[in-house]
Amino acid sequence: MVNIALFGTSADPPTAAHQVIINWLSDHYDYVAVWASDNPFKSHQTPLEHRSQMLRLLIEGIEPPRRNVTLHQALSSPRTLETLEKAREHWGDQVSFSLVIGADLISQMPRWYQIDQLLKQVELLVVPRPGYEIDEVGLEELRKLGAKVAIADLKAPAVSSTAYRENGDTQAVTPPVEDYIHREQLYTCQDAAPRR
Ligand SMILES: Nc1ncnc2c1ncn2[C@@H]1O[C@H](COP(=O)(O)OP(=O)(O)OP(=O)(O)O)[C@@H](O)[C@H]1O
Ligand SMILES: O=C(O)c1ccc[n+]([C@@H]2O[C@H](COP(=O)([O-])O)[C@@H](O)[C@H]2O)c1
Repeated sequence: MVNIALFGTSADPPTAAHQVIINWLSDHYDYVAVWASDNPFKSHQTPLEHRSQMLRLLIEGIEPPRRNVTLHQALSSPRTLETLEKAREHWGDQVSFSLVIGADLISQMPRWYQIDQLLKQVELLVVPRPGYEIDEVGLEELRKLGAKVAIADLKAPAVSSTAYRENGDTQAVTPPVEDYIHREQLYTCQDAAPRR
């Protein structure tokens, strides 16, 4: 059975942590599909097209290049169940899907669209996130909704898109993404991130 990791992100902007996660997934799965999406629980500062372009740059910046990682922007949907339907149309039924989330999303996930339908069709891979406990009560709730949970043996850096948007944390983004942000004059309405 081919194992496919599905990793969706708001990518507003995509961060060095997303890159570390993608690298790890590349080592542990046959294939890694990544996309930028809108999140129904958030407002986004940058149009989806820019977020998708930045995610492309993040993936292209991986050294050495990972042949099993692809930006599959066509999978994008605010509802991950719809993403999974598109993935099934693309890859068929003879593959297994692991849906990748950071530990911060454990408590939010029960509110996702038709979450029980989603969880019965994927394995859930939880990536530990600095500053967030692995919420065992939340995991139990997800298991009751049908989740099969695995925890990734991975330490992602303590960076976030919010830290870039709000504080211009340049450690949060990779140089090609930062260059794109400056070229396209993104994230300028609040305090612009200083150039490094
Ligand atoms: N540093 C990190 N460690 C572990 N998981 C992470 C980390 N950053 C993001 N993730 C996970 O990657 C996915 C996409 O994250 P997202 O694009 O929301 O980044 P974010 O930094 O949390 O964004 P924001 O600050 O805008 O909420 C989510 O499942 C999130 O939990
Ligand atoms: O399906 C849902 O209802 C749903 C609700 C919230 C978030 N998601 C997805 O979860 C992924 C991670 O979101 P984010 O904002 O934490 O990067 C992204 O692909 C979102 O589209 C999906």
